[in-house]
Amino acid sequence: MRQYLDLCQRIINEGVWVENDRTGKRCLTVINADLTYDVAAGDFPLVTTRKSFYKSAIAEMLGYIRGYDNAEQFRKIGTKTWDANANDNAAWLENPYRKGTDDCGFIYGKVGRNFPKPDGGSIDLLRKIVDDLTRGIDDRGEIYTFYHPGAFHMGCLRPCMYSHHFSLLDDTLYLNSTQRSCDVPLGLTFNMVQVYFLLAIIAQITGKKPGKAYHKIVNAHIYEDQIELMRDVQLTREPLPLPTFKINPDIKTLEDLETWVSTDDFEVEDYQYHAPIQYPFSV
Ligand SMILES: Nc1nc(=O)c2c([nH]1)NC[C@@H]1CN(c3ccc(C(=O)N[C@@H](CCC(=O)O)C(=O)O)cc3)CN21
Ligand SMILES: O=c1ccn([C@H]2C[C@H](O)[C@@H](COP(=O)(O)O)O2)c(=O)[nH]1
Repeated sequence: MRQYLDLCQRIINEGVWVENDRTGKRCLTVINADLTYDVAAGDFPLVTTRKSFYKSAIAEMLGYIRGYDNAEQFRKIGTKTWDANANDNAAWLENPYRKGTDDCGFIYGKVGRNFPKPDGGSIDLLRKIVDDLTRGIDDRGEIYTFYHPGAFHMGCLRPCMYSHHFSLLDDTLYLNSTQRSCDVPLGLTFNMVQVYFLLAIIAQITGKKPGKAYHKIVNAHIYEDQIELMRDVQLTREPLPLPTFKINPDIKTLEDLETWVSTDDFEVEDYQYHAPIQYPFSV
């Protein structure tokens, strides 16, 4: 929690104003932040200085694991986070690849689970990683990536947290996640939970012990219409003790995650938080 607040304060103190054409808003921006989550110790990185809707974050990641490409699929498992990008983004609405209401196109897990091969066909990157790790194999390239520049024109948004690289040391699993662009007040509160969750759940289904997750952020920003709430409200609050995160032990395989698992299989206990803050969202 401290590392999150330190990053917010650093943006307020040292950030540089950058124009953003896509949203038409300016962002106070810093380059590079490295966050670490000790999953072995159970340090669940949930924001306490405002209420976090963490179930949405977990639903989003579950959707990326399942290869979803439609906002309705995301809504059905508990998150509305893709509604605006699928249906309110002018450039995407005019895009000939858009298949109708709620379509997000070729994004995130849809890419990662069907990564096109230049010589034809596609690779299911996650299946390969889970199979390798289960057998104790780390080929130094266990990378679940959503980044395919040749397909950006076929989706509503380029992936922000675009790469998850797993590593094994003996029986301990590590994760390095990389994010190119980060909406610190809104997106990051979800992304921190997602990185922790991804390491914890992949460790569980591959029979490994979770170690640490390292989260690299390149462009970390606060939109101009979020600054006041961050500086004058959220950053004046004292962080509260962290909650604990529990995963249903019956989740044992990738197929479980693809079929019956829901956000009810994940519980946060003893979550203490300050009052909600509604930050403006930029499409
Ligand atoms: N500008 C922007 N920021 C983002 O963080 C973001 C995007 N766009 N586009 C793609 C996804 C969608 N994400 C989102 C979208 C909405 C919320 C949001 O409104 N969160 C509120 C309420 C969440 C709820 O009620 O479920 C929050 O207070 O956290 C968060 C992340 C993260 N990503
Ligand atoms: O998981 C996510 C997804 C998106 N974001 C934020 C980061 C940016 O503010 C926008 C994406 O805009 P680009 O112009 O494509 O960079 O969404 C996030 O923080 N986390």
